[in-house]
Amino acid sequence: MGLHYSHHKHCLTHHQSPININTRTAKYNPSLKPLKFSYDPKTAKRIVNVGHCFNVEFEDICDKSVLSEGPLDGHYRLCQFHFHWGSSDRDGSEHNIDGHLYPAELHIVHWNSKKYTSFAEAAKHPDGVAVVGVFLKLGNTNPALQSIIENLDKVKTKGKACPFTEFHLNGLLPEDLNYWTYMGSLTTKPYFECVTWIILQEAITVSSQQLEQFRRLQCTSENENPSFILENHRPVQPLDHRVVYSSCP
Ligand SMILES: C[C@@H](CNC(=O)c1ccc(S(N)(=O)=O)cc1)Cn1ccc2ccccc21
Ligand SMILES: [Zn+2]
Repeated sequence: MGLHYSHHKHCLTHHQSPININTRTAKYNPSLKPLKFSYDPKTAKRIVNVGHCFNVEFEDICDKSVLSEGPLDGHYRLCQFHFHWGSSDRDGSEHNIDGHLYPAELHIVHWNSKKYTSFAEAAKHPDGVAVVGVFLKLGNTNPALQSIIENLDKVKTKGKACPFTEFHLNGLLPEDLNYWTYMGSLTTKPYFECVTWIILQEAITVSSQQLEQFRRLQCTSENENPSFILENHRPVQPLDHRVVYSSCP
């Protein structure tokens, strides 16, 4: 159900994602540490068309690629990354910044391997999952995306997968690693409230032509009439009594 009972108000509140981040009311939290990314390029495994998007999956049988520090207690194991985009370059990101939408958003998904033994188990706990969100802004072709995009024709229809090994995920991170963080949920069904969201304040670039390639993916399987994943971003959800913290003043 994902309902939390907040005693002082005798009401049930949701902690859903995405949200609009109001940069003026975000609270600087000096106890937030810098993020520590320790990714091994050899843990990249395959690209899968999951119907509403494509996942770049990583081997997560041991702690070879982990995220630690930042707002997190312990270490969270990398399991996949994916993107959200819109039917045009005017929208596409899931989180908004002061009401501003970006044309796409990267989600790097990790699960708490210190306390849990799989993503599916971790997804049932409020401290189970950590997702790093990176905004994509329109600009020059992003070379780090090319190796992914040139494989998309191999996973055109729902359920298709192709091998994808040796990927340098650091190439998709901006220089500045300052972030906002808040407690929320998965943004697709079953919307489990298990995510520590870590939204980077600096965007990376993507070209219009690269976004066009995303929209050529099909949400239908190969023996169905083709329809395309033109957009896959969830509308923003109420913040309720949650506070968004910032790693910098
Ligand atoms: C968690 C689901 C699968 N969903 C995800 O893995 C997932 C990951 C990240 C995001 S996002 N966009 O927030 O980064 C969204 C979804 C599987 N699953 C496991 C148990 C389970 C039970 C019912 C239905 C599906 C179930
Ligand atoms: Zn996502």
